[in-house]
Amino acid sequence: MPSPKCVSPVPSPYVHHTITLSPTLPNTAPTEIPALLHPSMIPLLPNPLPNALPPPIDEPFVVRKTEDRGYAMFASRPILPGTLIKLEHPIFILPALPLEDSSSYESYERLGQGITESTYAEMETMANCRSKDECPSIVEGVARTNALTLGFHFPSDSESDPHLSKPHAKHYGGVCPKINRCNHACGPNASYKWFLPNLSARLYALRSIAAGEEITKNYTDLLQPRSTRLVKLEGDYKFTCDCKWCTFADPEAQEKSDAARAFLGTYVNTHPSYRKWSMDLCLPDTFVIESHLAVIPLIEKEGLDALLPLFLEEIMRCYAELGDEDQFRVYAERTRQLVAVGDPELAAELERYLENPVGNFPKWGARRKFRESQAKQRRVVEEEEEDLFMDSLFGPSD
Ligand SMILES: C[S@@+](CC[C@H](N)C(=O)[O-])C[C@H]1O[C@@H](n2cnc3c(N)ncnc32)[C@H](O)[C@@H]1O
Repeated sequence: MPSPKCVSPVPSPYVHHTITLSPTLPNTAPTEIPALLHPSMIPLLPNPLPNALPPPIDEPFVVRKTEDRGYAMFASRPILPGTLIKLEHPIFILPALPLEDSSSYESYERLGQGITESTYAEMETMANCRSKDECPSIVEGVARTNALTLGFHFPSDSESDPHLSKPHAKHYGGVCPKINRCNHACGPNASYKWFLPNLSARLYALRSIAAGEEITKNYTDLLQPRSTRLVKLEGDYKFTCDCKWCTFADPEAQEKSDAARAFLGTYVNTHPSYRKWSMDLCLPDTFVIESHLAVIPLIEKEGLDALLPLFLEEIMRCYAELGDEDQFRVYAERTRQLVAVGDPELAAELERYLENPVGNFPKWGARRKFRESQAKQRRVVEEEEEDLFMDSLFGPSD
């Protein structure tokens, strides 16, 4: 969570607040998360929040020091696409906007004082790419290098608040000592999602990850060309990305990768959609399916697997309307697996469809039925035309 550069610092309306999560196991202490929040948020947070997380067991990763990129997260066994890798509460939460007042150093430090000694010691080992001049407090430096952006929902009347109407004022960051060990790659194999009801971040696999492989996530807009990505990563995180999508030996290969990403950026916004196809019976039956199937290899080549569920889901819905149960099951199952952690509501919907596609998918086979009735009508018209023609040759039959 780099500090937003387009916004000048604002007077700080923030207050310290401890978010308490009730324990799931008996006789254990509640989890306390120190936070710096806008006062209007506090009444919106249930306190204590339910469901602190159970202690982690048998996690599929290890964190270890590397030679050239600090600590990193590695798979300790093969990880399947869509699998949950780590579920974690933030150790503290702070606003994306920098604090302006003269006591900002103390405000950040106070967040550090609200965590346990062992958590503080772990936090001190996390990357801090900010100089003392930029961020005099280690808490702020670690947060600006690591925090995962968190968007809270504010009440609609918050728009009239002069602070909350500023850009980025509704954004916060949460520091997660394990998930934050993921280094960046321009074709990452993992992603994360906040789950606000119990204030946890979930890291999950975007594709298969082999045992020993580094687990990476994305720190910047991956649809931008390499040169833009490098400048942004250097500016915000002070490193030069040397992932395979930034270090092609052949300049032509680099150009192709940049062009592929630009194309995918346009495709995401302008692709032929299932919704339009579903309502436009003049479009060929395989219009969306063929278009998406042509793009998927490019997505995979660029390592942009986070885009896959969008297109796999649309292909699945097309096959459902075409009444092709075998193909429907292939794409529904693949999508369900990929979104299990990132979009559990969609995963549950797909599970219901998979239990009984014909009964549970609302427009099951609709396009196929329409095509069949079209063909039947065409046959009737052809038969009538044939009869008229025969009548014209031999006179009407009785
Ligand atoms: C969120 S932290 C990642 C974990 C960090 N390596 C650590 O030791 O805690 C971000 C910092 O990790 C390093 N980093 C992340 N991705 C990198 C990469 N692809 N190459 C080199 N350094 C990287 C940079 O120093 C960056 O500021």
